[in-house]
Amino acid sequence: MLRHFSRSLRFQFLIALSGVLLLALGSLGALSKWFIFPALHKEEQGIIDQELKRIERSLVLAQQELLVQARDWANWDDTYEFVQGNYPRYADVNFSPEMLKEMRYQLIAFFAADGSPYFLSGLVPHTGQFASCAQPSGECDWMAPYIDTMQRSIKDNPDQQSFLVPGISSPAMVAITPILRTDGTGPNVGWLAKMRLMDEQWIAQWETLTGLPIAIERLPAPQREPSIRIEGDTIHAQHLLPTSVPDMSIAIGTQLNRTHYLASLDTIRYVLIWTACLMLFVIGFVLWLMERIILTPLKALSVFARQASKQDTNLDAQSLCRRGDEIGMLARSFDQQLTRQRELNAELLNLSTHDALTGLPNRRLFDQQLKDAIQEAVALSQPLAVMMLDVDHFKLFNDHYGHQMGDECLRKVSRALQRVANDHGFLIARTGGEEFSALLPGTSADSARQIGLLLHRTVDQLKLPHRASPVSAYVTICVGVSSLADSTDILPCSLMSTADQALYSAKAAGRHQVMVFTPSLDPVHMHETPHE
Ligand SMILES: Nc1nc2c(ncn2[C@@H]2O[C@H](COP(=O)(O)OP(=O)(O)OP(=O)(O)O)[C@@H](O)[C@H]2O)c(=O)[nH]1
Repeated sequence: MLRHFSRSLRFQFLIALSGVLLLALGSLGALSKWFIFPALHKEEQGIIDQELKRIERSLVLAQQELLVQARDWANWDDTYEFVQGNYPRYADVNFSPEMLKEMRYQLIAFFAADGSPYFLSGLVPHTGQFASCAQPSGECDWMAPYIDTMQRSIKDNPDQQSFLVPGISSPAMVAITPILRTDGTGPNVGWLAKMRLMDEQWIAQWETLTGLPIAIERLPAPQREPSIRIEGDTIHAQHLLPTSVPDMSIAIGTQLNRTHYLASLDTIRYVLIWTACLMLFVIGFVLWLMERIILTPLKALSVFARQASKQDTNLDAQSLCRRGDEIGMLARSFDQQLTRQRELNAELLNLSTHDALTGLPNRRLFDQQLKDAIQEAVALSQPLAVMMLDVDHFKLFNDHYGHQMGDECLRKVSRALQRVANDHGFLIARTGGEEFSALLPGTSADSARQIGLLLHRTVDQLKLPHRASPVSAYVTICVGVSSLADSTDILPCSLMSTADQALYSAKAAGRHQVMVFTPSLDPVHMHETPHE
């Protein structure tokens, strides 16, 4: 059963389509893993990278703004005069704690032409107290590291510049520019540096400007690539910026909600699952269609062929033959072949059981039916009679009229005998050259004798001329009748032998008569008066 199934078309279709399904699902999975999900991830990284660059650009703008503010002061005749000692009231007039707070300056430093500090003013970190000094000492000693950094920067690059410093309480940005006259002419008489704290207040302003959450921290690390960290629905990204201190960096970080990425991921997963379900459905549907359109009709065709090979005559091939498709064509041609085969079989059967000259059943058929009839008569305790008939002096007929006329005579006698057999429902067969046998189921010896007389008369009535016959001027027959009841046993040959004995007696008695076999009597006494 299992072996049969594994060789069936149904199984092969199932395996092939399952293979296609697995291949397609695998391709979908591979496509998602190696192309779709990485592309989504790359897109997310691109977005966070852009946002970081936006934050950096706004920081550069803030540094440029501070540089412009520094240059505004540095390119001013009052400042020019102040650093040369020609404007002593400059500091009193221009510096106040309010101005520094408002402008969010941590420190403003003036340097002489040789780079030494000239005037320093700022707000003490943590306390916010206003302090002004000529040197970074005393109440201005907190300024010392910044002043150092600024002096180094002036030395390295005497033109204007801006940079970041790690700061004390929080990181800061610095802008340094040479001091020139208001019209921009020199010579350079010193430098002006402004330092602005990037404290919480400034960061809040920065966040408002960029629309992004921003975090700043000082890290003892060299500059490196942006780092990205994912925590649940949030992605954290950080970019390190160099400061004036070589082993210190300022990390600018922001975070993004991953809702867009996760929603895209969900959508793609949803699409993939539905695509897989759809493929599953399509393949199931294709299998169902194959089952319905191809396999079921094929199975019906194979059942049809199997039954046909068993000669089943109750075949209903109509529904198959009515189909307009290839299976219908196949069924129709098969049906035609089957019909032709049946006709040939019937023809063969007829040829093998009937006599070619007269069309009467032959000895083979007679013997078969005799055997069955005896069995049935014995089983049902019913009478059964047989007859043997012979054309009288047929050799003389042939000799006189020729063989062809003899054939014609046999045909006419046969037709007459068959008519009587049809009317009385018994079998008449040609069992020899001019010899016939009759099988009469359910017929007693007496009834059989009556039928024998009828046959006898029927041949007489044909009035077929037989000039050579010493019995009559016409063709006549002899009939020997026997019944199962009078037979020595129930063997067919025994029964036919008794009929043959009766026929022999009829011939011996002068032919042209009917003789019934009687066991107790001598063949001579079986004589029946001939009928003219
Ligand atoms: N024309 C023709 N003759 C046949 C056919 N079959 C047998 N015969 C002839 O029938 C004749 C039978 O001859 P016999 O057996 O001597 O019998 P009979 O001449 O009829 O003599 P009785 O039966 O004793 O009356 C033979 O001459 C056969 O050749 C046939 O099919 N056609």
